[in-house]
Amino acid sequence: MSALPRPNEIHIERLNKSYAPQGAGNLHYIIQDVDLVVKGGEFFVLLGPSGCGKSTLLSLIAGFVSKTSGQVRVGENEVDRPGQDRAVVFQQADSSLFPWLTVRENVEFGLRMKRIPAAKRKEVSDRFIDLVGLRGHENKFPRELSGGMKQRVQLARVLANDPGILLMDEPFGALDAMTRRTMQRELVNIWKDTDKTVIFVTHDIQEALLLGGRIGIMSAGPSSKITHVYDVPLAYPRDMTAPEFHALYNRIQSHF
Ligand SMILES: Nc1ncnc2c1ncn2[C@@H]1O[C@H](COP(=O)(O)OP(=O)(O)OP(=O)(O)O)[C@@H](O)[C@H]1O
Repeated sequence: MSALPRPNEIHIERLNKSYAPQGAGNLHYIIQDVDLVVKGGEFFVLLGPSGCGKSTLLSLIAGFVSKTSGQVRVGENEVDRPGQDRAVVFQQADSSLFPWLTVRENVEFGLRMKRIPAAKRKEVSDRFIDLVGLRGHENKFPRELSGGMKQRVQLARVLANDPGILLMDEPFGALDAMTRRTMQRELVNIWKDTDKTVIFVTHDIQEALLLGGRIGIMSAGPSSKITHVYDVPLAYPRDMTAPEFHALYNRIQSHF
């Protein structure tokens, strides 16, 4: 008898997605026959060339777009819509933050929607504002923040809602190199502390190797699929100068 899946485990079987209308002849698949199991609490990186369908796959798991055929299950449930168990962090924080709310109000937004009492909201927002290093900036508005700070607010807001699964779509792609490194380090620390499942999309091999416990390689589209999955048996924080890091980098780069 097999054990029940953990609620933050993701099972994808023979997943196909076409944006062509159903019933149209010669279906043009963006992703085709994708199979993947991401265990509860795992940090999984999806790596692939631009336009191969990484965001599409993430959106299917998020429940933002509907599949053409196949299965996406989270825990025991088939995904057919967005849910509070899954949160998405986008590349551009601007499109997800409310410009008329302060940092604290943005972080507390989901808790307010859930009618969590003010004292509890403050306790939770304090914790995550601290965790992402924004203490002292609680009363600022998004327009008063740098790109990296806005990205931290987005992350704190998502974490305050305590989803079991974090879906991250090139969340650090628009940041300068130094801020990016800091955010990568913080994300690994948060992930270690919270036992969340993370699926992180990037087209940067170095970023994939700094973060992922496993790295799934997607082939170029159309009809993209996950062709290889690499284990990354390196301790955190990852040492970019280590020979093992270089060896894996070269193996992964050979796919592109
Ligand atoms: N709503 C849509 N309707 C039609 N085609 C779409 C739609 N969304 C995405 N596509 C197409 O699906 C393909 C995959 O796009 P997707 O954004 O998933 O790729 P990606 O790997 O995330 O790309 P990037 O790394 O550049 O962000 C592209 O060819 C894109 O044009």
